[in-house]
Amino acid sequence: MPLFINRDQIFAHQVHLLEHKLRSKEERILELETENALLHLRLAEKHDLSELFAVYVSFATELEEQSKQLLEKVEQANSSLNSHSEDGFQLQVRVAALEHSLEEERENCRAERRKRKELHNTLLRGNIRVHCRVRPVLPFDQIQSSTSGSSASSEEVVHAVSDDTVMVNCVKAGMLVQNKMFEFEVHGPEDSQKAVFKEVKSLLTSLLDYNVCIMAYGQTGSGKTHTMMGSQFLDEPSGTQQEAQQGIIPKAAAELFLISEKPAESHTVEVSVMEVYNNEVFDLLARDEHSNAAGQRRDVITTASGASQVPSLTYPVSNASEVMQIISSVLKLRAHCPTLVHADSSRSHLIVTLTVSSKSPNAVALARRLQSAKMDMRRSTQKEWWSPRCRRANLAAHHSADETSASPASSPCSTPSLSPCPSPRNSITQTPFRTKLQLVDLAGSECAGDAKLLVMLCVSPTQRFITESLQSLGFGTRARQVQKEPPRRKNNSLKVK
Ligand SMILES: Nc1ncnc2c1ncn2[C@@H]1O[C@H](COP(=O)(O)OP(=O)(O)OP(=O)(O)O)[C@@H](O)[C@H]1O
Repeated sequence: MPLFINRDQIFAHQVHLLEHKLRSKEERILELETENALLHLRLAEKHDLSELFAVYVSFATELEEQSKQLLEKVEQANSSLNSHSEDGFQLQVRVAALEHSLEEERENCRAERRKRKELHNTLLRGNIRVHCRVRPVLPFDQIQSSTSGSSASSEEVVHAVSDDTVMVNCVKAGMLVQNKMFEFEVHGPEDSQKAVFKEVKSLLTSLLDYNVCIMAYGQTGSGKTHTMMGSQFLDEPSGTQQEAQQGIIPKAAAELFLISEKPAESHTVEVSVMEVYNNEVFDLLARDEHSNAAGQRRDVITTASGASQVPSLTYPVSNASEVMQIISSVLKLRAHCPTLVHADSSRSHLIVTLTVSSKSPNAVALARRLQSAKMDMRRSTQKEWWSPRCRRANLAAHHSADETSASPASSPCSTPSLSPCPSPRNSITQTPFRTKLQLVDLAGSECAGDAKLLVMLCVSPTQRFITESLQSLGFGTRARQVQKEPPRRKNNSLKVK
């Protein structure tokens, strides 16, 4: 392109020169005319008109010749200028074609990425999917960095470079920047709640066949509550929230009632809300003797099959807004305490479980659970819990069919783990789990075996939290490598008693 402009300029310059020459010739003509007039005078003096005429004619011929030549040159310059414009037009057409094919390549690339993602989710990995959400730099990041006195700490170092790669700029004093790359399904700072849920939604279609667990993991202030509940949820006493603000739990609840067609006729849905605080489990739906909501401590019990369960209270619900009203009514019971990072930090792990039970007349006592957990990195000390727990949960999955078939077919409490008062008919051994409690004992079979698990890593983007962010990303990388047994569908036809 720059070459084209130069050539244009050259031709314009040539035209300018030729015009200049033309002007000088015109001046010359004027001079000659003056001279001619003088000659006329002389001729008049000498009476030699014929000689004067001959000179005049020769000058005129010469001038005519020169003018012709000049005109030819101007025409040549004009035509070459036009041919250049045609070249420019051709170039523009080529550029447009190249841009078009580039866009096509981009689209191909996006399609390949989508295929790669699907392959990752279905073939290459176990049934643990790991997503990572990098939150935007927020005003409180600036305030914190000004109080900590370091100008670098609010610098953005965690970047969502594509929809499957997170890059962390690791800078050590006096050393070159080292970029660390992590591969997950990535949601960047600009991604809306809707966009995040769109990627999670596909998991929920499995809900009627498998247990599904969605777990947010990250340090304080990294956006777990924002992602799971939505930021304005706690400010809304009725549990109502603008759709655009809703996090995964309200959206998943709505989706659940959509996918389980006519749920009131074919299924019952129950909700339970628990928190794990200081290694103890509290049932947030429990009520005191005056029927006031009061979180009650519950024991983790171990079934004969080795699964850990908590007999928490459940409430039947018939639509998503009921679910959210129940959750919002008990959230104020949660332990809250400001941290250096986050003024309204919830100090516990929160577990919301939706249990879908079949009411089929064929006595298929099918119960499926959608469990959503919010898990703080600092308070989940047993980081490598995946491997041993997965083995144990697989065992539990083998036995879960027996447990389910032992329950009454139409009972919504067909999963003993969630019934308020475990029935003596079921096979739970009432052994309180006395050893140090980990969140995974609660999540138990919901997280492993035949369950589908999605871990949503929540990451702060700034330099100040780079250590915690790297720890979370490392945790996600390990989780992603866990190979569990492929999910097995329940064989419903075998369970009639
Ligand atoms: N993706 C996001 N977009 C906009 N704001 C966000 C995002 N993620 C988090 N925030 C905001 O950052 C603040 C902290 O987020 P949040 O409460 O979700 O953190 P948390 O991980 O749940 O913290 P804690 O574990 O201490 O409770 C909130 O004010 C929230 O609104």
